[in-house]
Amino acid sequence: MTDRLPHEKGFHVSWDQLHRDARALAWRLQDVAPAGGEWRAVIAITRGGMAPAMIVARELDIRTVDTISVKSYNHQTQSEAQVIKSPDMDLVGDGEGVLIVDDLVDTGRTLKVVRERMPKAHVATVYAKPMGRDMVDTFVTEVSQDTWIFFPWDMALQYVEPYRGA
Ligand SMILES: O=P(O)(O)OC[C@H]1O[C@H](OP(=O)(O)OP(=O)(O)O)[C@H](O)[C@@H]1O
Ligand SMILES: O=c1[nH]c(=O)c2nc[nH]c2[nH]1
Ligand SMILES: [Mg+2]
Repeated sequence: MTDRLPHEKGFHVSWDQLHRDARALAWRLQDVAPAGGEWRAVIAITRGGMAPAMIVARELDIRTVDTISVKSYNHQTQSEAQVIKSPDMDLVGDGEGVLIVDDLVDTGRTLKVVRERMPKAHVATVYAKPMGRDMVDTFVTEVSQDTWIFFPWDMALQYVEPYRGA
């Protein structure tokens, strides 16, 4: 991690906030469920999509959960998106009736790779930045492009000096 981060702002998300936002995502997804009202499976984009996918699957009572592993960042530096592990494509098919879940969309490069493999799937993220927003069918909260989202699994509680000092 460099001393000066390339992003102007930080949006720090607690576990509690993530839980509430992922639940809000599930409630939105209920309104756009496929004909018949059931998603066939949830595909989590690892690793960041796993916690939101679990919460969504729990809320919508979806028991079939698989993963696709896409790596595109080393800390805050993006390289080319690579699929490291695919889901069971016999299960997924062209993605019809399948829900793909990730924690966020930023540039949209990760979702571009995923959508190419499952073109008919419904793509949902908890957070979205403007550059990648059109790659997502359903999301909860938008933040500006110059904001870095800090997730609870990347943070720890720590002491903070009082504002007026000692
Ligand atoms: O829209 P993009 O610009 O492609 O960025 C979004 C992706 O980047 C992060 O994943 P990352 O590749 O860092 O892996 P991780 O989920 O394992 O942390 C994040 O969880 C999204 O999956
Ligand atoms: O933790 C993260 N926060 C972000 O804002 C982001 N954008 C891409 N990848 C990201 N990972
Ligand atoms: Mg990710």
